[in-house]
Amino acid sequence: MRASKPAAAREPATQAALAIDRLDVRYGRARAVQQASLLLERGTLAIVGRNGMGKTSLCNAVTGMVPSSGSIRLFGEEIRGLPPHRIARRGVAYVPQGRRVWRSLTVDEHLRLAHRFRRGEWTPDGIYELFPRLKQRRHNGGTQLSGGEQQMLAIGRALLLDPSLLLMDEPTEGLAPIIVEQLAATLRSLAARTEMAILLVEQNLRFAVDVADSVAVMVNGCVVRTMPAAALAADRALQQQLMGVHAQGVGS
Ligand SMILES: Nc1ncnc2c1ncn2[C@@H]1O[C@H](COP(=O)(O)OP(=O)(O)OP(=O)(O)O)[C@@H](O)[C@H]1O
Repeated sequence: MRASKPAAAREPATQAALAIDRLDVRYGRARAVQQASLLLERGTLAIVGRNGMGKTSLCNAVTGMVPSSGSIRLFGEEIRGLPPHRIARRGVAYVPQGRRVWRSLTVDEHLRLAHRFRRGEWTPDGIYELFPRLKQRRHNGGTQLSGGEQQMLAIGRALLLDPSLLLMDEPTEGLAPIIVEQLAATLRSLAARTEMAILLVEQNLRFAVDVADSVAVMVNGCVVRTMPAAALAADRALQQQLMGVHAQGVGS
């Protein structure tokens, strides 16, 4: 199991893990992200917002998977415009929406394959310690896993890259409430015991405020507001106003 984070430790402590400044993402003439600015010093930042507000596009810009303009700095260094493999090498790992595990590979093969790309302090055995359920399922194929197990595998695979920044796009999508609670506890514990920063895209407000230190709200491609997670958790009216979602409100 891993005790420290070399990728983050390489950088001056004063630099924010992620600083996004006036980011634009366009698909043809449509602007999915418009002049978005965000600061993630350390810890966990959740981006919340309804469908189609530009959250995934922002993540894809950070990982280099879509072209963008503006600035994206990782521990002070500009990464916007770099190809995805170079951004990954700088310590950015991504758990995409839908998890995307391989049908033909077992759990163990997934983890050992990821471990070949970057040998850091995380090992497949460390991942099994973090997610004992995966150890029980180590010889099962990716699609024989439940949604929660697939999510654990996608997170484990990302951790094996020893990221200094972990991006997660809607990790709770399709998961049972009990699994969502377990996932929240795991992410809180990861954030507490490592220096890895986490950028979480989430429509489940309860989960977002449970896991994150601060929350950014995206509306129509813009980051309209950033606040401490506790402030959003305490303000039901604000939740309704920002999200317009009753069912996933905190405390509902
Ligand atoms: N590849 C694409 N080509 C064209 N338009 C796209 C593409 N991907 C996203 N869009 C559009 O960009 C806007 C933002 O989409 P995006 O997926 O970033 O939002 P989101 O907040 O992540 O929503 P969701 O939660 O539904 O994934 C939407 O209007 C979407 O239709």
